[in-house]
Amino acid sequence: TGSTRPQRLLKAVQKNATKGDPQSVISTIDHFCRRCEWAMNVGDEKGTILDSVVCEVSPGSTLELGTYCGYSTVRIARLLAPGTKLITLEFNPDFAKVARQVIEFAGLQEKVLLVEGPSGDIIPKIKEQFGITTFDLVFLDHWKDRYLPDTKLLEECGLLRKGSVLMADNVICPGTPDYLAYVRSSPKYDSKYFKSHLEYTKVEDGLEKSVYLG
Ligand SMILES: O=C(NC/C=C/[C@H]1O[C@@H](n2ccc(=O)cc2)[C@H](O)[C@@H]1O)c1cc([N+](=O)[O-])cc(O)c1O
Ligand SMILES: [Mg+2]
Repeated sequence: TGSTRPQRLLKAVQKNATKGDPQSVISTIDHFCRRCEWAMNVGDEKGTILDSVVCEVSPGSTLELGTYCGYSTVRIARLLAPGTKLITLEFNPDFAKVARQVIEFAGLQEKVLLVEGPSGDIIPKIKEQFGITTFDLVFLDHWKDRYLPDTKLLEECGLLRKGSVLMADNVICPGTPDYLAYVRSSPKYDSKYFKSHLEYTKVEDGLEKSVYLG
């Protein structure tokens, strides 16, 4: 049987990127997605916005919902201070298998904990299983109908603190209307839209940055 797109993306990284060099992994994936096969990575344009927020927050603890091939995992982890951790949740074992190899190729495996399974099941166990009190930064990029329920779950599980930052991908395309309405209307959040484009296209999309006010 043939290969999958994530497997072809991984091959491109192994062939063209430099081991231990996160920037070369990022550039290789962006080139592959522009020139060979589009893939649903946050991409270089929205990625630059994400980078600036990661640097601003300088998080001690980060949660990513939706690893896919590990592109944004590498983008975020390369900016994390020594001794800080990124927990990333992936549902699909085939994607997780590729992501682990991409993350390792970038040399970032020490900073990243990839947990396989559905976010709704894992989030309630995070405190006890991984010794996390609260997350300073959450990047939402998984199934768009899970953004809102998982945000409410993070609140209920006490995993957010005053000042925790949520960064949500795809709030315009494919769109997360219920999530957007919630963070923009709830007194518990201070929300701001960063206009951009859907990865590797001219279609409008953007990131929503929402600060939890407690
Ligand atoms: O659909 C999109 N993303 C869904 C991502 C889902 C990822 O999250 C994982 N997950 C992890 C944990 C879970 O609990 C559930 C899923 C899934 O196994 C998958 O790896 C999308 C689509 C477009 N697009 O242009 O169509 C553009 C984008 O940037 C997108 O992010
Ligand atoms: Mg996305």
